[in-house]
Amino acid sequence: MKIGVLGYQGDVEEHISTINSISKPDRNVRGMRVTKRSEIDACDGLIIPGGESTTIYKLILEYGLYDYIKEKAVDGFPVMGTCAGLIILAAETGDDRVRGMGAVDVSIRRNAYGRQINSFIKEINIKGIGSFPAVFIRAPVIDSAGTADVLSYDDEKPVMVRRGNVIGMTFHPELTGKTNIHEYFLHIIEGERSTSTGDLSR
Ligand SMILES: NC(=O)CC[C@H](N)C(=O)O
Repeated sequence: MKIGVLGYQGDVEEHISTINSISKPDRNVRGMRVTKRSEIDACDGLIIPGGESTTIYKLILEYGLYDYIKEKAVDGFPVMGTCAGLIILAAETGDDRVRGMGAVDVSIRRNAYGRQINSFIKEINIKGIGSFPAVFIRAPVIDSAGTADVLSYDDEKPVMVRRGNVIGMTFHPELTGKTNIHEYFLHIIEGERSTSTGDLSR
């Protein structure tokens, strides 16, 4: 199985090494940096990493991938967005410099906790995963989760959401040494695969 990590800017290597660390003899998983359509097409899922959403957004446009990723995500291709990645997948960003794709129905506000100094680590509880040390770095805040399933809240604000094949979180799971969220994403991919091959037995 190959997981692409959109490789323009941000925590690309950290996601790739987290993905590679969950590979097992009976389940070969490889993370790879992707910047082009053909590279994404060779993958079973895509991660849009955290970083600077305005920069990542600009490069997605420059490489002509905006509509392509949006359509793929809406069509059922598994996509995970972390922090800046979730801003790009959101329905509403309130910021013209980053138009959300609407792949997950959330309204998000950039840098809502304040400046870099207001970054923090907090243990949160995630539905289907359990306790997780969430690293928030100049994180956005989800003001409304619309029709998305909320998998985790912090201080009554959603911090992790899912809409079918798309998951997103306002924190950085790739910086913790913990692999549960990446494994959860693999389960989504495996679910998509069994559905697309007609295996509805699970
Ligand atoms: N850690 C992050 O990805 C921060 C996101 C960043 N503050 C933005 O709005 O792009």
